[in-house]
Amino acid sequence: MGKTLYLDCTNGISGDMLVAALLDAGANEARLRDTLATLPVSGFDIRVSRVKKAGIDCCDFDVVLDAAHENHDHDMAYLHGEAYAAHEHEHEHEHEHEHEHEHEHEHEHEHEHEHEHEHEHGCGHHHDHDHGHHHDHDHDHGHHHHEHRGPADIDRIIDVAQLAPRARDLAHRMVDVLAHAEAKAHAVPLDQVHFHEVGAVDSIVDIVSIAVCIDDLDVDRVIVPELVDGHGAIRCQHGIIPVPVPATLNVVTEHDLPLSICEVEGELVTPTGAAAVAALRAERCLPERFHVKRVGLGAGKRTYSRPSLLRAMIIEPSSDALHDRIVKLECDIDDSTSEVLAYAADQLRSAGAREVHWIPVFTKKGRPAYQLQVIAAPEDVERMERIIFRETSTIGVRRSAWDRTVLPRTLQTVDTPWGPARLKHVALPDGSDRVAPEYEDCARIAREHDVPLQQVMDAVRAARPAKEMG
Ligand SMILES: O=C([S-])c1cc(C(=O)S)c[n+]([C@@H]2O[C@H](COP(=O)(O)O)[C@@H](O)[C@H]2O)c1
Ligand code: NI
Repeated sequence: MGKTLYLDCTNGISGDMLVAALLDAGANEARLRDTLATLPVSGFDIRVSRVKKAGIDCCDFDVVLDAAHENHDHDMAYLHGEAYAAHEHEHEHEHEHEHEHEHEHEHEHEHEHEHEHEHEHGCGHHHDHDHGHHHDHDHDHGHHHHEHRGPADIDRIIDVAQLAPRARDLAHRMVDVLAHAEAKAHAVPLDQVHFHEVGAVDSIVDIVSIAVCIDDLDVDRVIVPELVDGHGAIRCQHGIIPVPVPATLNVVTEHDLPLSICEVEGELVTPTGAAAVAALRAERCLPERFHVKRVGLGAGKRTYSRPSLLRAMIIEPSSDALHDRIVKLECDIDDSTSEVLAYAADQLRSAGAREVHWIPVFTKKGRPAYQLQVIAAPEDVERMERIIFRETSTIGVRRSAWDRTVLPRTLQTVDTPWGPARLKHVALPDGSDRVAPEYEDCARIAREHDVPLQQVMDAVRAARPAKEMG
């Protein structure tokens, strides 16, 4: 059985932070290096080392680029302006970069930029852009060479690399999530998306490394209760953009990821970090009690007031009675037809509602009406509400969260005269267990063999091995 990964993104998440945290949680570095060696991309090496973040020992994953591929992703003076960096890092090393950034872009392709020309930012960063015209993919930032790949280019790179099928799938999913987010941010069709930083070598290496490490750790379930981003603005190749940056915001919107904003002025959640969470199809709710089997700490490169570190935990939910949360959605409807009500219930059930009830009620105006009650997992609530608003005439939905105790259950397959069927075992708090034939299996057998349902259920119960009977 695969592992459950809990990502604590209280201090943000980026591609390199996630790779570092996964390596620290036990992903095999040698295997990662072997796979990266098959990427049809040049000009990079990786460095895995230990660093301290707020005095805490973390793993650092660094994609070391040659001079031609270097970018500014981790450069605080570039991201926030020299004044900011000088203020924040008086204790740190001298910055080697002069940050004149005469971005003399030799652009030819059609790409709309909204950069001010020759502007001096509040962050003290002189930025001499020459935009507003068509430019090509070869941005010449003085000594830097910026490749602007599209999603199809990155997909081709992923296809050439020697990846396990599960890793390849995940890498493609991340690119697809990012491509949709970029397409929306810049209002261009998917096949015309030009990634900037996200298309650069280090981001591709991050994406592939995340996929390889997830596969290596055999993670099949991911839990991310929330993404915490900062606020304000940062610089990227698009110019000065607000935080959460547009691509990140589009990922969390499209994939319904829970976001909160903290006091930090800066970007804690990058588009690649958010895309990984979306592509991993992370759930939101942690089991109330779990055992932590491994912890990995991944360092970020940027220096903010919150230490830039991501915690990855391999967890196992406790096997005794589980307490979790469930949400009840409720509304009264007095002006819809029975056809509409039945259709809404069908839609809610197919979308994963645990229960859907229509209860006859008398409303305050004395009208006979129906109360809709939907029981749903917390992560499904927004989806359920959208269906209720779309398919019924209600203009409001009440919501309450309930604590719930769930008894542990297991399924056992037993043989019957008509073939195998499952028997559900439920463990009671006093240590005894209770069994129940799985309805769906029994109903299928009853239909296929034209026998009474109750006869099939009796046979499934009787098929329980004698040594298990109390
Ligand atoms: O590369 C592109 S197109 C890009 C788009 C956006 C938008 O929000 S639109 C933002 N950024 C910034 O680049 C760096 C690197 O991102 P990674 O996800 O590769 O770490 C980051 O600061 C983004 O906000 C790039
Ligand atoms: Ni963009």
